[in-house]
Amino acid sequence: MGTPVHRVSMRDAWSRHVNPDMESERRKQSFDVERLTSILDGGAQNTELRRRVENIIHSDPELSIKDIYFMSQNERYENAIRKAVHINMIARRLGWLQDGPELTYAYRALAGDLSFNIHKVFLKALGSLGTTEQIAKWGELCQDFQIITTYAQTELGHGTYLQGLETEATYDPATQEFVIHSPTLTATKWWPGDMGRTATHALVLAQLICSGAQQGMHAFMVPIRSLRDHSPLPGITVGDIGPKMDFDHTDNGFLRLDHVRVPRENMLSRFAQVLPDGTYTKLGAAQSNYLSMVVVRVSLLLGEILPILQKACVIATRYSVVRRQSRLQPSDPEAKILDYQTQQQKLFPQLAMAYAFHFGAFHILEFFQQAYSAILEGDFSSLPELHALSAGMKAMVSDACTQGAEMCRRACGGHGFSKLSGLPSLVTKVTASCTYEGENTVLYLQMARFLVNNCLQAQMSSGSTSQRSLPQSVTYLAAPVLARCPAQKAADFLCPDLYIAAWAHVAAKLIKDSVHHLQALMQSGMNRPEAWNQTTFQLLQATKAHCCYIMVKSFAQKLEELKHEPAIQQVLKRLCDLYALHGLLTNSGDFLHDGFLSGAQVDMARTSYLDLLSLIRGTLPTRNTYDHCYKAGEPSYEA
Ligand SMILES: CCCCCCCCCCCCCCCC(=O)SCCNC(=O)CCNC(=O)[C@H](O)C(C)(C)COP(=O)(O)OP(=O)(O)OC[C@H]1O[C@@H](n2cnc3c(N)ncnc32)[C@H](O)[C@@H]1OP(=O)(O)O
Ligand SMILES: Cc1cc2nc3c(=O)[nH]c(=O)nc-3n(C[C@H](O)[C@H](O)[C@H](O)COP(=O)(O)OP(=O)(O)OC[C@H]3O[C@@H](n4cnc5c(N)ncnc54)[C@H](O)[C@@H]3O)c2cc1C
Repeated sequence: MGTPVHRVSMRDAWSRHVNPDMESERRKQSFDVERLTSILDGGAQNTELRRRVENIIHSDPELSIKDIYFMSQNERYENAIRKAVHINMIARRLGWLQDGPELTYAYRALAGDLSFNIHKVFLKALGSLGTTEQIAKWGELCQDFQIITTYAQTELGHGTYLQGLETEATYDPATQEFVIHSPTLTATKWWPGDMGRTATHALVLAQLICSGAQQGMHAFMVPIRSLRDHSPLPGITVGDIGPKMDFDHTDNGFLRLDHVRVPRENMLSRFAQVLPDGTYTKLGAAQSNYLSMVVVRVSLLLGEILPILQKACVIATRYSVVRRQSRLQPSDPEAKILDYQTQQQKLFPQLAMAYAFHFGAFHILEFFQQAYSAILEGDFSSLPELHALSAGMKAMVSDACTQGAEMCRRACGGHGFSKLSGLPSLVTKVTASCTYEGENTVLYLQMARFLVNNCLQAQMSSGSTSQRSLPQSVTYLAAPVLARCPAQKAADFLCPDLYIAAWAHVAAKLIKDSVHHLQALMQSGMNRPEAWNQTTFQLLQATKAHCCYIMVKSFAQKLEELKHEPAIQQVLKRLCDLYALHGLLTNSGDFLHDGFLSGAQVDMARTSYLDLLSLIRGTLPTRNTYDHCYKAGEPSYEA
C-alpha cells in the first residue's frame, strides 16, 4: 500500500504548526495520548489500521469534502453516490470486507460530513432475517453495486406502529408467488433511504397473508427499477419525498406497489417459511422479524451517532483553546475562552459523556454479540432484554448526543453557526437519529415495559433469590437498597461505588414508584392500557435514570480494568466522576425527593463537580484526595 502512516493531513498541518496556543495545550498533557488512543481503538493494531484507512480517505481528492457546503442538493446527492462507488472500488482493490473494520473506519471518517446508507441498513436486515442461501445470493449482488438496495418499512400512515403497516404480501399457491400491494394511500412506503432515485431493489416489510390468515410483518425482496435502464418496473410508482432538515445527500423516497409479483424465495425466511402449498411455519419468537431493528440500533450507536458527538467535542475544544475573548484579569492578555468556568461546564460534560458512551456501547456490544449468536441459533431467551437494552440505549445516546453536539456548536459563538465549522451539519445529522430506527419516546417506553415486568417479578419472588432470577441489567431491582447517601465530604462523591449506588437507588425508586402508580390506577378501576398511558411520563423518567445507571456502571467497570495504568486510569476516572456528577446535579430533584441526598450533600457534589472542571482543565493542582478511592481500606458502598 505504501501509504506512510506518519503523513500529517492538511487539517493536522494547520493545527500543528500554525497555532502557538494549540501547541502550548498539546505540551500540557498529563498522560500518554497514544496509549489512550489505542485503548479507545481496542488495541494498537486497530489504531494503526484506523490511521492507515483515514489517511487513504483524507488524502484522496475524490473523497474531499472541501466544497460540500457550497453544493446544491442535487450536487450533494451525486457527490455522495460518486463517493460511495469510489469507496467500494477502493475496498475491492484493497480486499476490505463489507462488514470489515476498514470500511467501518472509512465510513466513520466521513460520518458527520457524509455517510452512505447504501446497503448498510439492508445488509443488517438481510443478515438477521435471511437464510444462508438468501444472504449469499443478495449479499453477493450488493457487492460492486450489481443491485442497490433500500430498507422499506415505514409508511405514510405508520412508522412506529408496526402492527398497523398496511402493505400486503398475499401468497398465491397457484404460481408460488407473493403479490405485494399498497391497498391505500397511507400504505405508501415513505422515508426509506436511497429509494427516491437510487435503489433497484427494496426490502419491503409487509403483512403476510397466507393460509387464509394475516401472519404479521415479514420482509420481501422486491425489484423496483430496471437493471437495464433504471426505469421503474411495472406496478411500481417511486420517487423522492423532497427536501428535509438534513441528509441532502440521501434520497429518502416513496414507493407504491400495484399487485407486484415476486417468487416465494423472495421472503426472508430465517424465522418463518411459506411452503409451496401455502402452509406457514414460524421458526422463531413472535417478534423474531423485529430482530433487524435491534441489530441496526446497536450498530448505529458506535457506527453513526457517537462519532458525531466525538467530532463536535474535538472541534469545540480546539476552538476554545485558540479563541481568545475578554480578560480574566484586567492586566492579563485576552483569555482563552476555555479558561472560563462556564465554557468548561459546557464542554467537559460532553467530553465525559462521549467517553462514557464509548465504553457503555462496547459493554452493550458484548451483550449483543452473545445474545445475537444465541438467537440466530434459535435460542430467543435473551431477546426481550436485548430489545429493551438496544431500544433504551439508542434513545438515550441519540438524545444526549444531539443535545451535546448542539451545546458544542453554541459554545463556539458566531463561528459555530457557520456551516464551515462543520458543527451545524453534525447537529442536524445526529438530530435525525432521535427519529429514525425508532422514535426515541417510543423506544424508551419499550425499555420501560421490560423494567416494569422485571420489577413486578422481583416483587413477587421472595428474598435475595430473586436477584438471580432477574436479567443481568436489572438485578439491582432486587438488591438491598441504600436508603441514605453516606457521603460526609465533597471527595466522597468521587467514589464510583458511591455514585453507582446513588444512581441504582434513584433508578430503582423511580421504577418502583411508576409500578405503584400503575397498580393504584388499576385498583381504582382504570384498565391496564389507560393506566399505562397515564403513567408513561413517570416511566420515561425511570427509564432515563436506568440508562444513566448502566452507563455510569460500565464506565466505572472500565476503570477497574485500567488499574495497572494509573495515569490513564486517573484521567478517565475524572471524566467518569464528571459524567456521574453531571447527571446527579442535573437531576438532583430525584435524589433529594426521598431524602437519599440532603441539600448539604448536593452542595458537596457540586464542589467536587466544579473542582473536576478545573482539574480537567489543568488549572487545579492535582490533589491526591481525588484519587483516595482506590487506596486500600476505603469504604465501599453497595451498589
Ligand atoms: C447499520 C447501521 C450502520 C451505521 C448507520 C449508517 C448511517 C446511516 C444513517 C441513517 C440510517 C437511517 C436508518 C433508518 C432506518 C429506519 O428508520 S427503518 C424503520 C425503523 N422503524 C422502527 O424502529 C419502528 C419502531 N417501532 C417498533 O419497534 C415497534 O412498533 C414497537 C414500538 C416496539 C411496538 O411494537 P408493537 O409490535 O407495535 O407492539 P408492542 O406490544 O409494543 O410489542 C409487541 C411485543 O414485541 C416486542 N418487541 C417489539 N419490538 C421488538 C424488537 N425490535 N425486538 C424484539 N422484540 C420486540 C415487545 O417487547 C412486545 O413483547 P411483549 O412485551 O409483548 O413480550
Ligand atoms: C432521516 C430519516 C431516515 C429514515 N430512513 C428510513 C429507512 O431507511 N427505512 C424506513 O423504513 N424508515 C426510515 N425512516 C422512518 C423512521 O423509521 C420513522 O420516521 C420512525 O420510525 C418514527 O415513526 P413516525 O415517523 O411514524 O413517527 P410517529 O410514531 O408518528 O411519531 C410522532 C410522535 O408520536 C409519538 N408516538 C407514537 N407512538 C406512540 C406511542 N405508542 N406512545 C407514545 N407516543 C407515541 C412519538 O413519540 C412522536 O412524538 C427514516 C426517518 C428519518 C427521519
